Amino acid sequence: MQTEIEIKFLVADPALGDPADSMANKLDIFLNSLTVVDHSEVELGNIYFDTRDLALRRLDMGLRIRRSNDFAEQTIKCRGEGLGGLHARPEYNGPVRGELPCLADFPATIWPQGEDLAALQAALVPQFRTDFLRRHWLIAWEGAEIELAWDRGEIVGQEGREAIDELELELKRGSAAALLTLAESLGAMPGLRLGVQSKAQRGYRLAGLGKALVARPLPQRGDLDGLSPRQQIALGLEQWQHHEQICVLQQDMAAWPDLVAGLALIAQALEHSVAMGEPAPEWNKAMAPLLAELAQLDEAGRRRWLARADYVVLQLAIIAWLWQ
Ligand SMILES: O=P(O)(O)OP(=O)(O)OP(=O)(O)O
Repeated sequence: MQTEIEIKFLVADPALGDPADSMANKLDIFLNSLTVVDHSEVELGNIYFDTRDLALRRLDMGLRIRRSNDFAEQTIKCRGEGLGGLHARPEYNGPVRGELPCLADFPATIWPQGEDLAALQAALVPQFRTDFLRRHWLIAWEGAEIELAWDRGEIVGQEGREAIDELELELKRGSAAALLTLAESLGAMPGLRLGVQSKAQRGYRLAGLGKALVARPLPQRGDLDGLSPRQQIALGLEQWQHHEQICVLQQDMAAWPDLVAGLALIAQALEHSVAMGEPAPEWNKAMAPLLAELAQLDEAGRRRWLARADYVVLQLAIIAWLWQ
């Protein structure tokens, strides 16, 4: 078993940025400033499996077979923790013995007690696939080894296809703190947003099996009172990023007020925690000017704001603070 700890960025729609300043150029400059110990690229084809009634999805598990020219492996990713683009999930890999994954090859301890593995195995069907070119660089950073992968390709489900254009930073060795500082450095590069959904979550949606992204208002003030300031800040960040996805991926700016409500919750909860004697983090300084600025933006200004790098860095600073 290994625990995958990664931070995912989505490459923003090039129409929002300067086309002459392509991601390839920006990445070159970024990588030239770092110690790269290895680099390679590979075409990856991945088929994801589940039962027709989504038994694995309900267990929060993702099951796939990945093939390239010279290797094939089956992987199951289990329920983990997600914090606004930082994902930590236990995963198990093994050899492939046929067209279907073999569930009995994974450790018995990953399944809930009483799970009928034979029935689960018999009901497995392919649900969707992802095909992409992965270019990856192994970076030595602050005593850690971190893989930067740039994945470009597509997710194909029964209900359509979606482009993949993502950068992922995955911790190979060392501390999550190093991963977060490298992420802040990468996130300062214009044209990226934090990716809160895995490729599998996007795939389930495209297969017509996942939940649609819909606006969800914050709980009433009274219902928030049971949460600590830290929990409220985590909720505010989730709210901000969820509605950012709706604005950007679905081009639906009606989610904007809920996005701002997430930011306002972060600011209020932080004020409360500082009033209770907690030290104010560095990122606190950014909150008031940011909220004042957001209140004045017209529709075009809001769209431009969604493509800015400084708020990605702010999100990462909040994640690092929550992760401590
Ligand atoms: O290569 P991995 O295991 O990080 O998996 P992926 O195909 O990038 O998918 P995701 O990281 O979105 O689960």
